Parts: sequence; structure tokens; C-alpha cells
Amino acid sequence: MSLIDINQVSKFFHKGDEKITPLDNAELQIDRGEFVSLMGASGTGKSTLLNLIAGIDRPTSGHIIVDNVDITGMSRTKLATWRARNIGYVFQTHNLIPVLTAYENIELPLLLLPMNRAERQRRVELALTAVDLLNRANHYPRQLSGGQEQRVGIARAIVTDPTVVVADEPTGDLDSETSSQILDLLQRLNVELGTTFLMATHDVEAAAMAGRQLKLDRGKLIEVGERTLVSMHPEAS
Ligand SMILES: Nc1ncnc2c1ncn2[C@@H]1O[C@H](COP(=O)(O)OP(=O)(O)OP(=O)(O)O)[C@@H](O)[C@H]1O
Repeated sequence: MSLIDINQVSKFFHKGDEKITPLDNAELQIDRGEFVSLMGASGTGKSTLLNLIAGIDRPTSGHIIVDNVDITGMSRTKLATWRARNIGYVFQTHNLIPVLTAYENIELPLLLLPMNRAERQRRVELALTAVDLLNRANHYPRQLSGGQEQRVGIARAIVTDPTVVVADEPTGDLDSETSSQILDLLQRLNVELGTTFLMATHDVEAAAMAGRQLKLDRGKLIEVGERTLVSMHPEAS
């Protein structure tokens, strides 16, 4: 069975008299260890899809199953706990807390889990090492470059070893050189840690580096091009 199963999912919004349908009986299956990119014109519903998979929003109809758990009918409280364990979220603007150091920002999601301090420290140091920022652990966001801030955002997303990392325009705020460094980092984490990624992007080159490319068009998810082996972690089943 797939790691993520989007089963006949629809999502409607009402804007005044207008009914908006970002997802219309959409179908998608993602396997463990895949790196999937998601393109689509502005306003087609990419963020909506990521938010549904992350349990931040709920579908109007259909089912979302993540790692054998149907999250569609979960209560808000259960969903919050589930999200803390299973979802890493990378934002366009990294959303770091300015009064916390890089270390403390990365530690934050672990405080929601039953975990002692020593284990938290071990995980934060591993995540800092993974994004090559161990020497910036005690810096505040304002003391970091844009690319470093995004690397802290990525470390915060992977620190819980989540089932899936959703990334919404992770390079949208960065210059092209820093963008390609961030994309290299995401790809390395996918290969080395086996992390499953779903990344929404407007950047054709960023999308192309994923092993599997999707496009969201009129409420449906369409496969673009061939699926390559790069999208599959060698140890993934
Ligand atoms: N909470 C909401 N209430 C009403 N309409 C919404 C809500 N959230 C999103 N929408 C609408 O749903 C559509 C899809 O929005 P979404 O942000 O998912 O698109 P997107 O593809 O991520 O866009 P972009 O590439 O510009 O970030 C848009 O028309 C948006 O205005």
C-alpha cells in the first residue's frame, strides 16, 4: 500500500457567490521515499493539497490516508498530535521564531512529543548536522543569511523524522544560487535519510529535479513525464 493515498478528494471554497474547486475528485498515491514535485498555475490549489495532507485543513469529500491512517475523520486534537509526529512543513518564508536561536527553533516540534531532553538534544544536533549548520546552533534568525534560515526551517521539518515533508515553494524567496543549494540539500536528505518529499513549486528547474513530477490542473493531479528511479530511496519498499 502507498504511504500517502489521496482517494477521490474534493475541496470546495465559497468566495461570495463564486464556488472555487481546487481539488475535484483528485487521486494521488505516493510511495515511501519518493521525491514528488507539484506544479500548477497560481491559485490552482497546490497549497490546499499540501494543507490537506498535513492535516491542517479537511477535504469536502474523499479520504486521505497517510501511513495506513485515515486522517479524514480525526478530531482536531487527535489531528494536532498526529501532525506533530508525522508531518514536517517547509514554508516559503521559513517562519522561524526571531527570539529563539537556530537550535531552539529546531527543538520546538520535539517539545510536542514525549521525549526527554537528552533525546531532544541528540535529534537537534543530528538535524543541524544534516543541514550543515552545527556551527550556527546558537545564532538567532537575524544573524543568518536567507539560505541559512531556510536550512534551519528544513532542519525543523526533519527533526521529528516525519512520515512526509511537505514543502510549499521552499525556494520562492531565494536567489537562484541559494535555491539550487537548498534543492541539492532536499535531494540529499531524500537519498540519505529516505525522507519522503512533496514539494509545490513554480520553478520548472526545481520541479524537474524531483524523481516524479505532478501538475495540478482543474482539480486533478496529472503525472508529467516519466517517473525516474531518483524518486525512490533504495531502501524504500
Ligand atoms: N480558506 C480559503 N477560503 C476561500 N478560498 C480559499 C481558501 N484557501 C484557498 N482558497 C482559494 O482556493 C484556490 C487555491 O488556493 P491555493 O493557495 O491552494 O493555490 P496555490 O496553487 O497554492 O497558489 P499559489 O501558487 O499562488 O500559492 C485559490 O483560488 C484561493 O483563493
